[in-house]
Amino acid sequence: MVERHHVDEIAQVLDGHATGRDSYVDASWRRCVEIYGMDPTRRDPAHIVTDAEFRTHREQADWMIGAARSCLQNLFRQVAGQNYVLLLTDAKGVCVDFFGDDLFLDDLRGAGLYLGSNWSEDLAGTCGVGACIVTGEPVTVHQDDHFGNAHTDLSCTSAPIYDSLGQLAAVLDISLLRSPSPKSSQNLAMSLVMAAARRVEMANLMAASRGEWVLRFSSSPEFLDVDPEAAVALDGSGKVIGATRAATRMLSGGRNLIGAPIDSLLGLSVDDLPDLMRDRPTEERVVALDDGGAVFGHAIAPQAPRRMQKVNHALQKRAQGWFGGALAGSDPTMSRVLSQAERLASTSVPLVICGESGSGKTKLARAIHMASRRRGFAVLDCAGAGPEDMREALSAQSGPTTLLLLRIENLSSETAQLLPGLLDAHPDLRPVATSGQSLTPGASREALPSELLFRLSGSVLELPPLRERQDLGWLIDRLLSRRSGGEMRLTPSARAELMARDWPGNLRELGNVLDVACALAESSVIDLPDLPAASQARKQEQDLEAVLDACNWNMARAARRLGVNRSTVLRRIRKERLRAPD
Ligand SMILES: Nc1ncnc2c1ncn2[C@@H]1O[C@H](COP(=O)(O)OP(=O)(O)OP(=O)(O)O)[C@@H](O)[C@H]1O
Repeated sequence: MVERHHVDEIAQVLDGHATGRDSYVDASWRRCVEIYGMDPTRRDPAHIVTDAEFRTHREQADWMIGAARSCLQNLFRQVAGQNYVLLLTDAKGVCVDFFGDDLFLDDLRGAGLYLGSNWSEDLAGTCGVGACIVTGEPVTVHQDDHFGNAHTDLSCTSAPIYDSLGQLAAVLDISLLRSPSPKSSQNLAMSLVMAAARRVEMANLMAASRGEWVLRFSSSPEFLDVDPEAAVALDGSGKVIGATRAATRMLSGGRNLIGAPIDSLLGLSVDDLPDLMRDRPTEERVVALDDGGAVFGHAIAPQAPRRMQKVNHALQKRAQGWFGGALAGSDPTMSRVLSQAERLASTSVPLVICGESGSGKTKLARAIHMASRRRGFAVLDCAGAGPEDMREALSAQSGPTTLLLLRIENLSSETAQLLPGLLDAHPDLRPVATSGQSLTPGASREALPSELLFRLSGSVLELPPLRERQDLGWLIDRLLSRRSGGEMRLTPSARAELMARDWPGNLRELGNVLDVACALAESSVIDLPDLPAASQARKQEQDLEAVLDACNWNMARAARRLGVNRSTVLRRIRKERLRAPD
């Protein structure tokens, strides 16, 4: 009886009569007859893909299954005991993940509510998943909304899940084998499935955009940080490179947002993003929409290093403690050097730390001393240290002591000759020397007596220059936070500018630039005009004589201006054979 009535109703729709069904149901019925050539009186069994096909579908949807799983588990917990079953299908309609009550597994399998069933409309007729794929919208296909007679007991509510580029990626479906008669009984199921789809899209966007700015939105300040409604990912220039479906609706009425500059969509530019970060009260983070409305915004800064490379996590883990967390982010060369330093720290092996000026040699030497647990610490700047200074410095020490020799290439030949003998006479001293010259075999360097070199270089640690490090972003954040106690932050353009510079003066130059920027910035946000020009710093370094003249040949002042230390200035004066005017 019901079947006859169902077939008659479909015939009425085909004749163009309104039957009171939702328009997407009418449209789907028409497609079933006119395009797929289906017969509503047939009770076709569920369409199950072969094992091999299922494996392929599952492999391709692997990332989506991972992203959706915890959300599906939560949703299933919410509807537990109400006989709902949850299906995640791929964009072709094949069920690749499933949550249902074990008690009804046989019934669910029989009805096609199980892994591997294909719910595309051209095979299964009008159904939740199929109609959702065709319309791209959430739908409820309730009981005899279904086209085929085999499915008219089911109630299926489905919501689409889009990837961050706006392509349909999956469908989340919540179904009942048997349900109360009114379709409105599924309104709550519809809210739940739409909220879950939104959260899965959000999780996907966040996972895919760790290295980018993400701007999240909520219409209520209370939920902004905990359960935002929509999000976009932005590149450094402020162009949208990813968006959730809700963001597409909110910002452009559903038109694809990819490639659109954020200032064409909202009353803000990319440089305003730091103002929307979490440490500002939520109520103050208001973003004006194009239509005159407003929402609350939460900006999340990029988290990944600028160039992705496989990092040896075992090495990184070993270089924690005194070394890892304070000295480097994710840079493979630094991880290797710090791991060696950590293992050598507690030994008595004499060390030489090489690297360009300002690359952090002294800082590393101090970390090695701290980790060595030696009590005494003596520092000697080799530039200008005569034999007497050396003798005095060494004999003033007692007990296990680290002797930090800064810039051994600056030792006078007289002192260099004397040093091996002095060290032999003080076996408690562990020399740790820094050098601006590479000691790797074949590297050109100014002559140091080979006896001294053997005596000092039990092991050589080579620090990479800043321009070769992959943790520049981490260093910028660390140095800035140390200078401002976490108060100051950079606009994306200022950050991009710093990331693009060469840093001939290495960490010291970076530190100086941030000092200037902090001083010049008028608020807690550092923008492009607050940064000293890069070319100026480089030119100054090249034009040593001009800087010395400008500083009245005051070495300390010239060193500060050039972003190097005093001994580097002295060495370059010698090398370039410069002389102060009489
Ligand atoms: N990991 C780090 N985090 C923060 N600041 C750092 C770090 N490494 C080095 N610095 C800072 O960078 C500056 C230069 O470092 P350091 O003096 O260790 O360099 P250097 O290689 O010994 O220089 P030079 O050869 O010119 O003597 C210092 O102000 C130091 O505090």
